Amino acid sequence: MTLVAGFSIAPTWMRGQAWRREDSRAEELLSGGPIIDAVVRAERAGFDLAFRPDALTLPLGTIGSDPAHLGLDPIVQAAQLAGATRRIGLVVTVSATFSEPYPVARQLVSLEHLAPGHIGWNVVTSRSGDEQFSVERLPDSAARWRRAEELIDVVESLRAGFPAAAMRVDRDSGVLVDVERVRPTNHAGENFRVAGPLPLPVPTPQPLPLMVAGGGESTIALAGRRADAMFASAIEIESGSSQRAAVRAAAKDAGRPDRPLLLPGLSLVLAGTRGEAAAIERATYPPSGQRRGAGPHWSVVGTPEDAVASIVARAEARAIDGFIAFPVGSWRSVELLCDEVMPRLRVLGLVGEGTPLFHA
Ligand SMILES: Cc1cc2nc3c(=O)[nH]c(=O)nc-3n(C[C@H](O)[C@H](O)[C@H](O)COP(=O)(O)O)c2cc1C
Repeated sequence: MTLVAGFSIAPTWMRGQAWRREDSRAEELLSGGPIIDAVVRAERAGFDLAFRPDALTLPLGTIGSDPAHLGLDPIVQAAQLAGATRRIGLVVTVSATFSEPYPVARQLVSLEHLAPGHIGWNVVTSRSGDEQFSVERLPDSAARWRRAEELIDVVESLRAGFPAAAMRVDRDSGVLVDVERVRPTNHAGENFRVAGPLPLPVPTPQPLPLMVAGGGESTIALAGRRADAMFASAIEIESGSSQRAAVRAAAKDAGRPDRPLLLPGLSLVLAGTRGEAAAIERATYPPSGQRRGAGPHWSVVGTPEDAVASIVARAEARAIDGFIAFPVGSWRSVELLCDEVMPRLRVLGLVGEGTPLFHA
């Protein structure tokens, strides 16, 4: 079994109180520098994808002492990362609740030109953020996921409408674009009316690798029908096993074998000894403070060997198809994850075969 190894670029290693460490590079957070360094390192270590969750709220109560919600726009950040990486997949989060499909498609296709075959998207439906979008009240989860599915349909229809083959650039005949090959979308649905075409051709004919993030019935149903992977919260092994069984059952009903892959978040506080890791965890999230780092996820506080053992146990229990690793506590967690955990997983044959998610 080969696992899909995802690396979170949230960047969780600065969160909580970790930004206060001398070596945190917190001043450079918005230059993108530390994140580029992390993703380049993750690419070298054999990670399949770099993943960026995203929320559109900035709680002032948190921001005074924790950079959890600060960061560049994910599309702009992915453009920067596309220039710095060669192989790793770049998965950007799109809130279907607060987005229109036309600009989303245009942004994603633009990214595809910068990193052909390496772009994926993670569709979320957001439990908050409505204050920013003239929305009276958030619709319930089922309605938000219906809108998400319609948005996915329209984005893929727009992508299919302007294939790269239509771009002729024939100087002799004067044909720049073969208009016959452009098929404008003509969508009118519950949430969107979109005509198209996009103002640029699409480099890859396949649909974009699609992740969805959630865990309720509507997420699972949509993931089964459409997604390549589901980003999930699975604190215990059993939660991973049952979510994996549920999405696979939904996919079977939709006639899709081997999809979607269940990728739970995995928070890792790593150090040379368990005692040291526990001390870093306490310093990052003092008992009095609320834990807001990598959220409610499967968590290992310990050595690289402990992380490997935990991943192996979940793989053997068929509770995961991969993981999204959140290195927490300090930059040392990034280093140990890339330089100690990944090589051990590779020796065990658990990572490194190349992800089935991306087309390049
Ligand atoms: C593991 C996980 C990660 C999520 N990540 C995001 C995110 O990055 N941004 C966001 O706006 N919503 C995020 N969500 C919210 C979901 O997209 C969704 O709105 C919510 O889970 C409700 O759907 P559900 O009842 O089917 O789980 C996440 C949810 C889960 C469970």
